[in-house]
Amino acid sequence: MSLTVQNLTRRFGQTEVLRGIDLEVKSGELVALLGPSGSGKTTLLKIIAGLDWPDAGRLVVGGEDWLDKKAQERRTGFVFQHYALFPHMKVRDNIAFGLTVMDRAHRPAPATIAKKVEELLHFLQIPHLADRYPAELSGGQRQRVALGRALAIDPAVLLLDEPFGALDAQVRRDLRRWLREVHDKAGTTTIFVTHDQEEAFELADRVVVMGAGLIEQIGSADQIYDHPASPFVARFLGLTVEIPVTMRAGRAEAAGLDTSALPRRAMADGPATLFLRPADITLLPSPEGAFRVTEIATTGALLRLRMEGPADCQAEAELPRRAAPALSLGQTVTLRPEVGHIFPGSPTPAQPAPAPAPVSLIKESSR
Ligand SMILES: Nc1ncnc2c1ncn2[C@@H]1O[C@H](COP(=O)(O)OP(=O)(O)OP(=O)(O)O)[C@@H](O)[C@H]1O
Repeated sequence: MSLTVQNLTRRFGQTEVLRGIDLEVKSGELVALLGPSGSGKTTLLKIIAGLDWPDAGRLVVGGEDWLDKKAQERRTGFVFQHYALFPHMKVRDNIAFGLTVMDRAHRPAPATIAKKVEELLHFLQIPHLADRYPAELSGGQRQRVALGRALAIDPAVLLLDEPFGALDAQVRRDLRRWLREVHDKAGTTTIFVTHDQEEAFELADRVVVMGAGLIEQIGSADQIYDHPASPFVARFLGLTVEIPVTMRAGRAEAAGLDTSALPRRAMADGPATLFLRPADITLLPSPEGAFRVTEIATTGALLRLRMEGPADCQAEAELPRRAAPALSLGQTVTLRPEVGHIFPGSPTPAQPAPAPAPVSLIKESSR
């Protein structure tokens, strides 16, 4: 079913946690809410489920006003990061639970429930787990069962709150692919909360980037990656190098920067900030270079360098180690961004880029 959220606000005491959310989710779509901790993702999900209430705004699902309905009347399937399956119930009974507690008028006959559970076990590729107890399952298997339990009631909307957050990287990747397959076959309208960019991009039809109670951008993974709509989105997507530039005739100019690889922008002349990913910078060693290498670290495959430029500007670059030019500490370089994003205005007050996590690290001061 389609879902429409209009100008939704929610405040806890003095804190406005949702500050006017507008969102349209099409029937059968899988949308990821992506954002840092505290941006309001879970609050929005809880309001859709009927576990929390907004101060203002509208929530319409399948043409019905859901703010008029109690949680039990909404038919949402909810899976949390730590989903508490009933420990004393076998997997098949856990999956059947939502159906067995329906009121008499809607509850299917026991044989119909058993058939539905059997179908779901096969659909979710877990028939071999049917007679196990939750304690006999791995974390990934538990989340598959949790999804089965959420799907059993044929939800109008499926809500997943970091369902794979507690699992290790490989299991997460496997479950991600599995969930996409399940979603494509089941066709349930799904909202998936995560703070993991890769997970959101790989899974979702559209990604909704949230920051501090507002939607910063909505789009496909490629649209958001290639065209971040704001400095917030740029930073969140790893464009962590921020260099103050001056725009002149559509070109970004700054000491120590060779911007010849960047296309001209339709932007007014004046101060702006160039946002770069460390991997999108080519380093050109040069005695006239305005950036000085202050730190070199290696992860084996990659070389990570930190540099200091004019006016305390910090930059970080990441190059494949085998293809990197010979570089040493104290050396001066010119930075050539291959891809970058420019927003008007000066950078926010200097925030040091997080230190690289090296296998071996050479610091200027330790020489
Ligand atoms: N019941 C509550 N009472 C007071 N403040 C709350 C309550 N629930 C959430 N908040 C606050 O609202 C803000 C948004 O919380 P929310 O859980 O929606 O964020 P989130 O984006 O899901 O974060 P995370 O990724 O850490 O789960 C946070 O600052 C949180 O402390």
